[in-house]
Amino acid sequence: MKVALLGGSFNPPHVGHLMAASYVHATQGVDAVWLMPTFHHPFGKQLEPFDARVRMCEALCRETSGWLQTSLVERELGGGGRTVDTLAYLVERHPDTRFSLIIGSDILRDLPQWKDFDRIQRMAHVIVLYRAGYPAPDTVGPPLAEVSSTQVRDQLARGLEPSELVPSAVLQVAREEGLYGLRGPR
Ligand SMILES: Nc1ncnc2c1ncn2[C@@H]1O[C@H](COP(=O)(O)OP(=O)(O)OP(=O)(O)O)[C@@H](O)[C@H]1O
Ligand SMILES: O=C(O)c1ccc[n+]([C@@H]2O[C@H](COP(=O)([O-])O)[C@@H](O)[C@H]2O)c1
Repeated sequence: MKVALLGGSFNPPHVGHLMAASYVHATQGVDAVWLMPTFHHPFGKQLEPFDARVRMCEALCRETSGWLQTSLVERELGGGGRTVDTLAYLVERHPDTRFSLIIGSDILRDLPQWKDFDRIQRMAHVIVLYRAGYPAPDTVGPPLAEVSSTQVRDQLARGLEPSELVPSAVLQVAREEGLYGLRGPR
């Protein structure tokens, strides 16, 4: 079994995440992609509650035929949210699975602050996707969608409905959970 991991804040998940996961599933020979929502962000980012982000990730996964799943591993581990620790745990727990790790090219500038990125590379094949606006050497594939959770949160803060950037089922969960100033079921 080959699994590609897509870790993130998913605050909220958006069509860029779906496109990134679909691209990897369609071209990189993996059987599944696991979204790994961050429990504690290593750099202390303020996030909506974990359970609500998980619900939104699960709604995103339902847009696929089942190959996209949400992993609760970072809550299970509870620690500092360092990817090397998550990966080491997964590798030990799933001896028959080969893991790769997806990152967008915007992350490349942060890698010097990551814990043990060299060790990550020894445990997993790292797939660096070309995130639109962040050209870099050795990325895989065409530029992917110019969309971010920040842009989605900004639209919501201005009272706009980001229905072109966020799958409607994800927005529905955000409404039910009362996230980002949204209110009530529709
Ligand atoms: N549009 C996109 N194209 C390619 N990769 C993406 C895209 N959006 C997010 N990613 C990648 O998905 C992972 C998780 O991203 P994250 O959940 O932090 O979303 P974000 O849009 O970058 O959020 P924020 O704006 O809050 O920083 C990262 O590796 C990121 O590079
Ligand atoms: O391992 C680290 O040191 C590390 C430092 C910062 C971020 N990460 C991971 O990178 C992924 C994307 O993070 P972000 O900030 O873009 O949401 C997410 O899974 C984080 O846990 C990992």
